[in-house]
Amino acid sequence: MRVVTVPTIRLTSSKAAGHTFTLSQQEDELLECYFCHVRAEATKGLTSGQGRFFVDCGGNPLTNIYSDLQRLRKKYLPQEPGAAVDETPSSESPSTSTGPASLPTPPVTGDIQWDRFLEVFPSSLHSVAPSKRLCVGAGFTAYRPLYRKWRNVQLLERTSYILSQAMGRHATQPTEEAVRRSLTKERWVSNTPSVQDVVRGWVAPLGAPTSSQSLIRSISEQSWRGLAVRDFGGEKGKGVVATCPMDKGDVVCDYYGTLISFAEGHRSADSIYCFFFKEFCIDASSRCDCHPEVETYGRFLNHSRKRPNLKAKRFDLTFPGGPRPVIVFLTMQNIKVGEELLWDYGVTRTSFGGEGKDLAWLDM
Ligand SMILES: C[S@@+](CC[C@H](N)C(=O)[O-])C[C@H]1O[C@@H](n2cnc3c(N)ncnc32)[C@H](O)[C@@H]1O
Repeated sequence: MRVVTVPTIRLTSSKAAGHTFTLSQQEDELLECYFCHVRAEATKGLTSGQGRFFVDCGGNPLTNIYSDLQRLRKKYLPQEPGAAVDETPSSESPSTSTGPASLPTPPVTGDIQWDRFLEVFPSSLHSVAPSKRLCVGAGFTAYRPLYRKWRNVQLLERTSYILSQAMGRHATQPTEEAVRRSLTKERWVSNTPSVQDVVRGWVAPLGAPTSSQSLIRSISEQSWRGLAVRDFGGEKGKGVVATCPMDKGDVVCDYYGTLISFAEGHRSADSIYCFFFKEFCIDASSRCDCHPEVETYGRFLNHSRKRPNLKAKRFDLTFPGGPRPVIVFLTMQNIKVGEELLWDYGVTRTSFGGEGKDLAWLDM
């Protein structure tokens, strides 16, 4: 990318379409280096200009330019000591600065903020939660939700770790005594899971480790097969049907979405796509950033109390980004091609609340 003479970039695709910004010489050189060396293979056949801005290792344009720009900047540009991270979303107007930090401050979405927070305060088994002073000092003025999420992530990691230490042979449920012993060894002074939470967090293992790996891959890539979304019309709307025969016990798909706390889920305006379980909720209200072009199936599965053919099961899996619980749908019987896949939402007229009282389909 040669932008030395007119070092201005206007984004024409992606979420940031319409934004323009000016590059300093240093940034220009950085991008030149990125395309000629870091992504040299992927950009070989491309012409300069449109389509050459941030591509993945396969040469495909990335959709979250701001987030990648941030990462690239952080990785390769020297940081000014003590420079605070600006949390203010940028406006539509072009940046006119040509100084060493002239790349625009991106519109900071929750995910980007969270990524940044984790970069500054990595969460691990033994790391100590950042103090208010450290959070604010690093530029996270609205640090509370990030801090809470950080603690939740660590708590999950600690819970999984203690489970792995305390589980019986053949991955059987650990006793309270075994959990207590494992917890005592760690000497964590805060954000420690309770003995009961660890015991309750145990879930039956999903076969051999290779099947856990393939499950993680299918979830990450959303590469479920044998499913199609069908519009049934009327009140029911869309649903999912099988496009190949399935055997009892097969894994169908997961309930893909954003993992949020139970309380956050209840505050969500569009909660028909929220899956609540214990202290968590998976929010599938909108298409996710990581698979914007994919219709994820879990959110379209309809309810049946009388003839469900799927059951939802929780698994705790360790993804490359860390451990997290997932909800996976398994078949309860053999399924024929064209059959609608249904699970029992587990709600009643009274528990569904309000309008739920008049919903005939809840009893079907
Ligand atoms: C998770 S969504 C399922 C997908 C939804 N049908 C759609 O088109 O987006 C849950 C909503 O689907 C509808 N629904 C689910 N099961 C149903 C059923 N058996 N009969 C009628 N409507 C149903 C209800 O409106 C419910 O709030």
